[in-house]
Amino acid sequence: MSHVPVMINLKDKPAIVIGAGDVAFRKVQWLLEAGANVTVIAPEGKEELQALEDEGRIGWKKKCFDPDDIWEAWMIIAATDSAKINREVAEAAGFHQLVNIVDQSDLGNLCFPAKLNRGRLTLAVSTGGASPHLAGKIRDELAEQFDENWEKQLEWLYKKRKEIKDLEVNEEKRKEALKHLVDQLWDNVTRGNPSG
Ligand SMILES: C[C@@]1(CC(=O)O)c2cc3[nH]c(cc4nc(cc5[nH]c(cc(n2)[C@H]1CCC(=O)O)[C@@](C)(CC(=O)O)[C@@H]5CCC(=O)O)C(CC(=O)O)=C4CCC(=O)O)c(CCC(=O)O)c3CC(=O)O
Ligand SMILES: NC(=O)C1=CN([C@@H]2O[C@H](COP(=O)(O)OP(=O)(O)OC[C@H]3O[C@@H](n4cnc5c(N)ncnc54)[C@H](O)[C@@H]3O)[C@@H](O)[C@H]2O)C=CC1
Repeated sequence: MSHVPVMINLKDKPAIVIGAGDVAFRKVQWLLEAGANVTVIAPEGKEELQALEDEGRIGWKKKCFDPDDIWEAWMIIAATDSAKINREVAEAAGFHQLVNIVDQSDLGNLCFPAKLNRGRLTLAVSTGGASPHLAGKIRDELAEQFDENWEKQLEWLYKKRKEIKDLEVNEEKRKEALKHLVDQLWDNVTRGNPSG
């Protein structure tokens, strides 16, 4: 059985991370990039997380996990170094909450891929738990093929596609124009000739 890959909009949504070590910090960065409202629960942890709290970018409850900590969360990430505590987080979560357990992913319903952002383009690679390190390697390989230039290309495509969608032409013509647009972008990119 495989997972469903989706893009989740977390803007202003409460996300709770239990643990404040390296793994928690990496996940907090993802959540902040997504505009989530992040709270960390851990008695102690990384200086980088302390800096984020000092800047008012995250909340941090300096305490051990308690099931009452997560009732309001949209997304929960259990990232402590204790398999027992991480399991307790999974058990305390409601069936309607999104839960990632960093050391026992089967206990949760969410799994993070290795990702690459080029503006509107997101590439995400998952190996289904086989090897996160391999997922990162494949992502790095893709990063060479899909270089920084793609951000500009995607902006160009986004604008052009909008223009075409607003044109008053028949459906066939519109489809053809949209397809032509992508062919044009592909040509530009493979010839290293940026548009826009
Ligand atoms: C199941 C999953 C759950 C989840 O966290 O969502 C999970 C689980 C575990 N990871 C472990 C170890 C490591 N994870 C990383 C790094 C990443 N891990 C990520 C995702 C996932 N990790 C999900 C599956 C993704 C998939 O299936 O492909 C990435 C992609 C995304 C992110 O977390 O940001 C990020 C890529 C970094 C990048 O962007 O390059 C490194 C560092 C490295 O590889 O350099 C190591 C050490 C090396 C190694 O072990 O490979 C361990 C063993 C822990 C132990 O032994 O104590 C477990 C537990 C287990 O084995 O199940
Ligand atoms: N999914 C992934 O990407 C990866 C997962 N892992 C797993 O992640 C776990 C965490 O790794 P690190 O961040 O390196 O650990 P770490 O040791 O740096 O941090 C652990 C954190 O958990 C906190 N903690 C401990 N007990 C707690 C409790 N009862 N309540 C709240 N917080 C508590 C500690 O205060 C600390 O902040 C590892 O045990 C490992 O199994 C490791 C590498 C990658």
